[in-house]
Amino acid sequence: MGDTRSMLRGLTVVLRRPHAAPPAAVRCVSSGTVDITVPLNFWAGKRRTSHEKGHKENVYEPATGRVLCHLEPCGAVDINQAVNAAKSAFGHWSKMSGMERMKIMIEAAHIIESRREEIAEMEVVNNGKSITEARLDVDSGRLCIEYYAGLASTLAGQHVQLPGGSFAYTRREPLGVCVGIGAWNYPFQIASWKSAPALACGNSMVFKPSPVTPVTAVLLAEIYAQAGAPDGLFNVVQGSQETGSLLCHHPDVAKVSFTGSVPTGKKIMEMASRGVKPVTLELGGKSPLLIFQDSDLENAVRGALMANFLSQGQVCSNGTRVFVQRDILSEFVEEVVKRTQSIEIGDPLLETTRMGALVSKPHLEKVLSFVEQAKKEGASVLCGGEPFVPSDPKLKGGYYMTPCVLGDCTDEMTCVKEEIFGPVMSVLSFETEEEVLHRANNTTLGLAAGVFTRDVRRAHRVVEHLKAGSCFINNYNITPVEVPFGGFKMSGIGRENGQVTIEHYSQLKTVFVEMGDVDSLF
Ligand SMILES: NC(=O)c1ccc[n+]([C@@H]2O[C@H](COP(=O)([O-])OP(=O)(O)OC[C@H]3O[C@@H](n4cnc5c(N)ncnc54)[C@H](O)[C@@H]3O)[C@@H](O)[C@H]2O)c1
Repeated sequence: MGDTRSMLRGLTVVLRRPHAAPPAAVRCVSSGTVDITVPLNFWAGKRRTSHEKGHKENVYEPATGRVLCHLEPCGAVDINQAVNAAKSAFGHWSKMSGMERMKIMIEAAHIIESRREEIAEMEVVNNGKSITEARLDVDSGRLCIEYYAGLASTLAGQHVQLPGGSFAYTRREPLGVCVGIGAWNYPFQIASWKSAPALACGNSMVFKPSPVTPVTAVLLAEIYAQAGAPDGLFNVVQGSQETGSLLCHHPDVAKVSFTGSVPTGKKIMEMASRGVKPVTLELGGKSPLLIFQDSDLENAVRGALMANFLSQGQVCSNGTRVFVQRDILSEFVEEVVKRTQSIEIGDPLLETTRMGALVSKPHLEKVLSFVEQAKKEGASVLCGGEPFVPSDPKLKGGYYMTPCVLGDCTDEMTCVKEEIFGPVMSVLSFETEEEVLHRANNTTLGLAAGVFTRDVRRAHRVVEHLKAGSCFINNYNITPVEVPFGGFKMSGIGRENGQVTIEHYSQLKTVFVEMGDVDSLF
């Protein structure tokens, strides 16, 4: 973000003021000791309990397996209240200038910076990822808000000169109340990536986090409110598919932005289509990583680890099909296995931990069953793929596994065809560029892809042919907020981040201005 970010940071110094401590939602922050008792819904400027009494869902702490809090799913009354609050905030927010919106968003970014550790800790407690990664997620959310704050005042139309002095101009206008629905792997970051462009364009938002990770989106809601956003600008409603579908069907909702699996994405599109509402869909992947024999091996190995093991492998863009050119296969595999085995697994709140717990028990079981299936289909487990029990007694009920590298994989195996969404890398060998391109593209998904080579011509030739929304040359899983992110094929529709996302959260109005007389045909 370079100069722009320094410029924004300079401005925030002027805006900085001391911030009150957040409400006491937790007793203390170490694994196994956090209890969350405050309501996790937030609309019209306040935390709220659901009107739906009686039904509560357990939310677990992945590091220990204990219950962290109870979720009250929102029903129709709650959704109506949240959408009404968002509608009323929209009336005010959409009339503000981009500069005015920018100031509030920058203030929110500042508060995030000052509460970075607290937000990151809550993310760890609720999601199970390491504190090191959680801090980077919070930073990414903040940077996204800063980036779109910077763009808020640049939204503009076009002037078109027409015959006889007449002219037309276009106005870029917000859509209205936008709905965001998030997945559980990057809870705070997803809420930030969706709200930042939406708010910058003058929309308001009702956001539904995953019921598995309800804790941190509401912190973002508090932060926007504390930064000076009008009540109802960014609201959080908790719940599962019933709550999500109430949001998608609501007649006052103008757009749905969804991050999650392909099957749910299809349902969202179907529901939105009934109201002819635009959708952004950020869906699953089964991305290829191509490692040619002329690669810098050290960087290729590092890239493969980054492509597979961030967030316990629960990353949509992961390059889980690692195609290695045959001549360097054994050398590459030896090094990857050695480093995978040395990944520190354990308490995600410890600084030394590099891999925490998977998000839930059923998910851990699903990932382990993929490893079993791979064995049955003829893959060899080169390392990992087993449940892991840390020595610390308080972590014994946590959802840990050893990161896994599968060798002798073939294109027909389930582990190579399906998204596992866990720390499981499948290694495949190839001979020629043409062959590997065909195999890499032979999937219905197309979120990301990567290539490691020292040959600059090959690198660009290969990415030109890869059918994926985000391609990496000599790196992997880098997501600067300044560049668009999104999928080809069944991996999604639309983009998040970058300038283009402004188009997904706004609409063009054309205004024709007659400077002469009406030339009527009648
Ligand atoms: N492309 C991306 O940017 C991206 C990022 C993160 C995760 N993902 C994908 O997300 C998936 C994992 O996340 P998940 O298990 O939370 O996905 P999911 O599809 O099960 O759930 C995602 C969200 O949709 C909600 N939902 C479920 N059914 C719904 C319905 N019928 N109507 C409305 N809302 C509904 C859930 O409550 C949750 O909030 C993986 O496939 C992963 O690749 C994609």
